[in-house]
Amino acid sequence: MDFTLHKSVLNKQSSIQITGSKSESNRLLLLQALFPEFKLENVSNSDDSNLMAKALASKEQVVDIHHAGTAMRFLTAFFAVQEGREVTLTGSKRMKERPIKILVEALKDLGANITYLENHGYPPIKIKGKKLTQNKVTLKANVSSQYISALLLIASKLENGLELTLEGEITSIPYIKMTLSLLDEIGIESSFVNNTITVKPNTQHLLPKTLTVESDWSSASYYFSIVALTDVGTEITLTSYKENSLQGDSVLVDIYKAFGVETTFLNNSVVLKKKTQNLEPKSFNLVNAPDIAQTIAVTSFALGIACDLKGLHTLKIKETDRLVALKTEIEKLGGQVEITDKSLHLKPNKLYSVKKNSPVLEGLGEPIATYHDHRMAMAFAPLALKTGLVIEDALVVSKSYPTFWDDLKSIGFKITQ
Ligand SMILES: O=C(O)C1=C[C@@H](OP(=O)(O)O)[C@@H](O)[C@H](O)C1
Ligand SMILES: C=C(OP(=O)(O)O)C(=O)O
Repeated sequence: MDFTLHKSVLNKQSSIQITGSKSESNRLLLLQALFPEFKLENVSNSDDSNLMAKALASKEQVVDIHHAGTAMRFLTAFFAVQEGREVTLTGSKRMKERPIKILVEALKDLGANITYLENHGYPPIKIKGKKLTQNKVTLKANVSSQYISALLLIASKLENGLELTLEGEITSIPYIKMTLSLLDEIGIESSFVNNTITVKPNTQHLLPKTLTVESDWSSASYYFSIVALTDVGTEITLTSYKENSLQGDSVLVDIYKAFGVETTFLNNSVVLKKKTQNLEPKSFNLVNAPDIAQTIAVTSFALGIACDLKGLHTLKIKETDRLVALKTEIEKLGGQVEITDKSLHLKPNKLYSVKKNSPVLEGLGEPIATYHDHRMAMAFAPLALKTGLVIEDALVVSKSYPTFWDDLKSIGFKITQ
């Protein structure tokens, strides 16, 4: 379903409760399946986390994980250690194009029984769960950190724990550290020194505990963008957040300072306030926070400023090729974008300052395609503060943030179907 976003004016002050982090939830749901003594609060209501919970509880022979990449990778490791269980793990058309070989090979090195059912190196896969006998493995760390987190999540269940040696430049490191911190919170010991991660085997009963998931920082990014596009003085409060987050995307606080957005932590909330108008060109390396690349590119485009983004090599294998998708959709609106396999350069534009000759400001323009990618829909939405636009297949946001459109309406966005 396509949504029309009419040119909107944001309320001067508003507040929003954002659902739990999808990344933290998916890890904790898996850990809870391995160690049922834990209770969880503020679990993400995203499609991906719902699919994860359903898959973990499923007794079926075929588990379909749709578009949920993290769930696909984590469940591959989970089912590999479910002794006596046989499962086919499959997903959407796009999931069958998202590589999983590095993880599958590492699990096989540890003793797992996994076979590819269609294309070598890609889902769907058949997993015959068994006891893994080895405890040392080396894997490439520059393609996706999800492979590493998947192994770490099951590591304490292996007889002798796990020693992982990471080869090459390590990508998305905060997600690996998040996994280790959550293991630590439930009482599983680990260390991460240079390129070696060690996880101790779990030998005793863990203490029962309630773990509260922090709200999702990637979802918060769209509000940073919205505040950056408003007049000085506008304020949005988001809950529930903490200053020492496990989520790497909390780097938004520093990044959006450069766009004139000030963030204040207050009890369990963050208050975002537009302080100054900063129209200097921007440059960021997002190797540690790939999921906010689309948000930042669109903020810069809407402000008409140049932006250089580096460290984007993982974007090509996400829900869609996000580099190509960003270029195509920004250029549809009249912007100019250059991309390589790991970077994006947005040229400054005058679309939003010079009204005449602006294809965007004269009407709704061509619809923005979303390519089954929730972050395409959400990243382009803040543009409605500058111009009307149509977003195709807008319900795609439910992959990570099902109430996104209702929340935007509550802060002043005018949206019709
Ligand atoms: O472990 C996780 O929860 C995630 C890791 C990142 O993936 P990569 O390591 O593939 O960049 C990120 O993009 C994804 O949305 C969530
Ligand atoms: C890349 C993402 O998710 P996944 O890899 O889990 O599909 C995302 O949410 O931006």
